[in-house]
Amino acid sequence: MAITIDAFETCLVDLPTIRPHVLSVATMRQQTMVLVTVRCSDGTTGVGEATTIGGLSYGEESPEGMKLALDTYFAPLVLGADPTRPAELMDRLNRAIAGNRFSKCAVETALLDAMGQRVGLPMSELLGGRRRESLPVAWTLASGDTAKDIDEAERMLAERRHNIFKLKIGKRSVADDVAHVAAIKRALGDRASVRVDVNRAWDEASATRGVAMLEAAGCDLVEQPVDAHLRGAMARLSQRFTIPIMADESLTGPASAFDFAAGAAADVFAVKIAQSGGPKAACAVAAIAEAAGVALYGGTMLEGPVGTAASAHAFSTFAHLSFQTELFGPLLLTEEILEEPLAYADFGLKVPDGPGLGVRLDADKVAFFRRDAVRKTHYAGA
Ligand SMILES: O=C(O)C[C@H]1C=CC(=O)O1
Ligand SMILES: [Mn+2]
Repeated sequence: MAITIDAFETCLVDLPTIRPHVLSVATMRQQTMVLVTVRCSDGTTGVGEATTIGGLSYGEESPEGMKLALDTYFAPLVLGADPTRPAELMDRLNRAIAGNRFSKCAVETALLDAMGQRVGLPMSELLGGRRRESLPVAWTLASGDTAKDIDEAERMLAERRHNIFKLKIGKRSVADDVAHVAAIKRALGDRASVRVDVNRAWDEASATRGVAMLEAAGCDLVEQPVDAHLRGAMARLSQRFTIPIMADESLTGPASAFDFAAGAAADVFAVKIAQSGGPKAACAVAAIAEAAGVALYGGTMLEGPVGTAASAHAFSTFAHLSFQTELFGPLLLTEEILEEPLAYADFGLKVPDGPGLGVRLDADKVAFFRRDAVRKTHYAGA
């Protein structure tokens, strides 16, 4: 008998962050995940996650907008469809719905999760096969305070959790930002890689000055120094400096990756499954980078554990991952919503090896933390 998708469910889950996370575009005190569940007539279930940063301050989709789009426009196309043909269903969604890459990512993740359960294989195997079991994971120092950031980095090094640190800059003057980076690099020395993410805050002139100063301070990588569409400026900075320039917000899927690769507009691509439009499109972005000799970095939209697991499966298939990953999203949250947490150890994240995503949501936790929950008491555990 034909298998069909019988239920398509979405919910918003709000979880506090362990400390304010200060970016040039927003200060996050909580993260909102959009969780998507597909239930199939053969008893398989898949989950996916659509997550952005700081409401509408980072991407064009907000959590509330994604839920509305998923419930109103995606659900009718997904319900009753054949879940054994995820690519065909994604084609149909792409024809009927423009944009909405983050929501499409959640749906594709859920379909691949269900498919993995059905055939008994991890998602990485459905994407061509993993090349590594563990991924090195950077941590973002973004408390907004230099001394606190150094303390946090020292703790991470002592716990062997992270030895790669990304600093969020772009909010203060170029000189103040570089002084902050230089102080952290001086404190950590060769024990850690120190990188920055400007989140598009600089114009080209500031970037030319800032990148030169960062290079002198011992910084290893500069992420998205200028606005996303400034391909020419990104190309000039990449050519001018030895320190690698990484594109993040500029990459919105394979077409932009091709454009940036053809224009030699970045030394490194930060690949994100949400920005790309799904795990498969993220693998296509990686393939374009590999063909063009562009280095790779596994990025995050600060997803919770579902999006992080999906990203880990995709990144585990990349031939090269020279600048490692930043799949630390779940560690920024105060609450665990999986039955079994993702495994972080020895500066890395273990790629889950169960079928599909290889993770299971804790239904009680999700029921408690979903935005539309009726809360009578604090969660006290099972
Ligand atoms: O890279 C970004 O722009 C977004 C995100 C990733 C890590 C982090 O702290 O923020
Ligand atoms: Mn970034």
